[in-house]
Amino acid sequence: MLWRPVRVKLDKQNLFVCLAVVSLVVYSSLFSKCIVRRVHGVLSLNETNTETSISLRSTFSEKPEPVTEYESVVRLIPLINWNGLESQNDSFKNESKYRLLENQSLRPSRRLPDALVIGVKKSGTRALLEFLRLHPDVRAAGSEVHFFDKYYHKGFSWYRKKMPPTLEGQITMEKTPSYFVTKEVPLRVKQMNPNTKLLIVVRDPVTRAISDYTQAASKKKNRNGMKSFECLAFVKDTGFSVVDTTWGPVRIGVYARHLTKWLKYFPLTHMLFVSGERLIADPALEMARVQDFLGLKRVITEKHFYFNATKGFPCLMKSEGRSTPHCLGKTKGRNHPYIDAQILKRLRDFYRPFNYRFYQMTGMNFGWP
Ligand SMILES: Nc1ncnc2c1ncn2[C@@H]1O[C@H](COP(=O)(O)OS(=O)(=O)O)[C@@H](OP(=O)(O)O)[C@H]1O
Repeated sequence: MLWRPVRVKLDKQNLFVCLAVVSLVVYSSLFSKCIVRRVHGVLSLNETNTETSISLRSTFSEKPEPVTEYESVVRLIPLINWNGLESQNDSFKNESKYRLLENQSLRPSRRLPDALVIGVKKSGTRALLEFLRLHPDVRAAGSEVHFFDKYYHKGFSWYRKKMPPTLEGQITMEKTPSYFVTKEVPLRVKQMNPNTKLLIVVRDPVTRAISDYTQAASKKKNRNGMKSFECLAFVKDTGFSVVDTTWGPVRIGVYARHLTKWLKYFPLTHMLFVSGERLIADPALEMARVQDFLGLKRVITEKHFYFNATKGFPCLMKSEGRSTPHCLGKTKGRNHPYIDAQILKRLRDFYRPFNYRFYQMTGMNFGWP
């Protein structure tokens, strides 16, 4: 096929079309150049900031124009700087601090106890707990919880709610003296935590029995209707010779028997036996032993106690709840009824072998008469 020259007739109409096409080509070339320069200018403002600018820039080989020559129509938003945002936004800052504390367990929470004062009733358990509360690393439930003997059916979440809020590192405690003599309790405590530390305050079982009786009598509306201590402590019609071991105040004092049940579930190393007599005669010394056993710094010292001659007991200079000197309540340190010396002797004879057995088991001689 041969190419033949095309003759175009250059009339008026064709000339007009030609001029229009030429002007259109020139105009569009100028316009696109301007667009390229604008975009290039904007991107070169941020060329060090974004990867996008670098990659786009590489597609434009033209020399960058001075920054001032073009007014940017595109606003670049900086990448979010978390530190910067924190310093501008207080609520965010507080929230993040809160989360930090929470993560570090610095928020108090209720936990199951690490240590229990399990007994023995009327031996000085309240004094021990109140003295322990002087320590900043100890938090204890105020009243007796009776979880393991009375309210076990309520479950551990109920028990946990009864505990005071504690910080990580603080010891959570409670005291319920009846735990020591309730046969189901040792296994239940072990099931909660086999490493639970057990504190047992013991006192001469004869004085303890009289104290127990005194408390029961104080609760009776009609005290005259209450039998005497002697009548209750001995089997009827035996001439005060056979001790009634079924009577609670006597039975509780056979410490060796109760301890045998605990030793089936806990080793002696998990137990500390506190002398009720020494807790009165030298509270600071006894509290040093207690703090050592719990792995606490010895914070509770002589400075915390003074002897109140009227009360006849050591009292506290200040405590968790009170900043002035005070003693334990009226229900602690009651006057005991007079008991005939022969009765006391008979009871002491009864307890002696059990006491010796208890000394052997614990490795401590409490020196009871
Ligand atoms: N500092 C101090 N102040 C007052 N009382 C003291 C103190 N230290 C030990 N005790 C003796 O604690 C005995 C009461 O023991 P408990 O607290 O274990 O009793 S209870 O089981 O909680 O009811 C209580 O017994 P009673 O004297 O028979 O009332 C006290 O002898």
